[in-house]
Amino acid sequence: MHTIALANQKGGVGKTTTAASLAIGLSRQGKKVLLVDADAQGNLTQLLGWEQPDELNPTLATVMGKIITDKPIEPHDGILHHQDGVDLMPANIELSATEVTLVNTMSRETVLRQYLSTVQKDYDYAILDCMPSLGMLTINALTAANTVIIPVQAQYLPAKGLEQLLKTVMRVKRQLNPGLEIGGILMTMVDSRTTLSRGVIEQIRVAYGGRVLRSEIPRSIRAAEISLEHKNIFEHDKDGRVAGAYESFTREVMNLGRQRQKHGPDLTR
Ligand SMILES: Nc1ncnc2c1ncn2[C@@H]1O[C@H](COP(=O)(O)OP(=O)(O)OP(=O)(O)O)[C@@H](O)[C@H]1O
Ligand SMILES: [Mg+2]
Repeated sequence: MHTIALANQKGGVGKTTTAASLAIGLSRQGKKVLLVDADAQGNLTQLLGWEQPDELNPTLATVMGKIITDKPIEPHDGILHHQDGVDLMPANIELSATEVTLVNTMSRETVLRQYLSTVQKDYDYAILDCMPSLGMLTINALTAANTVIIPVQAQYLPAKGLEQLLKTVMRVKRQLNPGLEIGGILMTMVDSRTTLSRGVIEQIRVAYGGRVLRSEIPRSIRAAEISLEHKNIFEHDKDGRVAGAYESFTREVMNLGRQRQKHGPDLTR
């Protein structure tokens, strides 16, 4: 199983939209995909149509809680099946309590990794949608991941935030997860008509060169609508620019996976 975390502590950069679209994109290529909502806001869970997750349905907080307290988890406990062919481990506000509990937990950085090891034989990919912070849950996601992809909004220069995130990624790689690789920076909400957008992309390409992915996600109301209307971008924007961009991004991600299998994790990056 190739585990990919979408992380950026800056809010509203397109992490959740990208997580859902990548997962559906991979599923359309015949891959088995588990989406993990690792954000107590539960935006990914809502985007996929579970506005009010059934209170009795276990969530990520439930299964992480069981691992923390050394209780057994049933295989597939809480996993929801979505009509677009992806599976989802949902989240709700309870996950913020889990984050607090983690601080005093033994092996606190590896709880999510332990959870994913119980389902890894059933999936080709796990896609982790991180919250906008560099707290314990994001550290858990980075510790569980093989690859981190960093969505960056093309309207703002991320300046210090991106440096801080890259430092955290390298620290996790050194101390907890040597196999972690930076899959790349994904430019989102690109408005190619504005010089602002192009300027930001150019500066990021100068600063981070080969780390910036070739695919760029255009800014479009179509993308914004999928979270409100629980739509799948490939159907909502059929033959459109956003669907095309997410399709090309999906292919780029599958190539990252192939390189990983061929050469093993690149420990120098
Ligand atoms: N390509 C796009 N064009 C226009 N709007 C977009 C695009 N991608 C996402 N959006 C919208 O921007 C907002 C933020 O996107 P999203 O929720 O995916 O970001 P996020 O990084 O997950 O946010 P948070 O940090 O709060 O978790 C949402 O309202 C979403 O619908
Ligand atoms: Mg989000």
